[in-house]
Amino acid sequence: MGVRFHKMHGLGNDFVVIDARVAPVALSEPQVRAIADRRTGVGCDQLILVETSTVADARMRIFNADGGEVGACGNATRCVARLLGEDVRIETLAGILHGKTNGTGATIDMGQPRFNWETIPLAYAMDTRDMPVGWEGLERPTAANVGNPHVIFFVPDTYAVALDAIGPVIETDPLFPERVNVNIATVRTRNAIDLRVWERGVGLTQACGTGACATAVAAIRLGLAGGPVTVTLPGGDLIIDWKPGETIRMTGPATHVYSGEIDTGWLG
Ligand SMILES: N[C@@H](CCC[C@H](N)C(=O)O)C(=O)O
Repeated sequence: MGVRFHKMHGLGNDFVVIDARVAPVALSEPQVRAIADRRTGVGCDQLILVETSTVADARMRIFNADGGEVGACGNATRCVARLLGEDVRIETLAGILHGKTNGTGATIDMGQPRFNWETIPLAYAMDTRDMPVGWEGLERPTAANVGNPHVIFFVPDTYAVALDAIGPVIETDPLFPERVNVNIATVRTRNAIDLRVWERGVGLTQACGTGACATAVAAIRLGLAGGPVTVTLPGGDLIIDWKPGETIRMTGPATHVYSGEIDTGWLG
């Protein structure tokens, strides 16, 4: 008997989803890393455990490819909503999220963004609208927490930034005690943003749902955009709708690729 899983993705941000509602599954950090390994495992950006919940239809736990458990994953929440049904409530470390599926994807209410420096969190007090910090030409970012921490740089051309080099430096800077997801964004019009993301615990990904949410709300907060905003990532488009004081609504695809079984002998 192996551990049954679903390989899913949202715009190329890919997941191993394990439904542990009937038979509980406990995985150590090294086991998550082994499953996420793209050469010797199944391969994924995040491993998702779906468990029973006493307060929602199911509980979703999110593990980055480095094995660390985190609070939110927008793309995976759409995938889990598609697995669970048409109208679902999903418990996460960041709260209960409400999802509604459509033909090929889902709309998720991602809750309210937080902007106080303590809630990002940052190591010390500063204005999170216009942060007086910089790294090698990337300066004065803005920050938001949408269930997980994000720093956002608005630049003239996202594709001109060497994000693979600067991403890990910013992710692990002591300014971010819980590390951070790094977003490099270009506002094309008030309703269209190009975005690339260096994800905490993973690296460059094809798409990041919470990165799209954090970037769109940051742009709206700064007066650079107005909702709904189409956020174009390397893997495709997400629609983010938000008004100050309200919750964030994220709409996009969720794809089931195949189901399989992990050999428990291999897992150890
Ligand atoms: N890919 C996700 C975000 C996953 C978690 C993130 N890397 C973190 O460490 O907070 C998304 O679609 O939101």
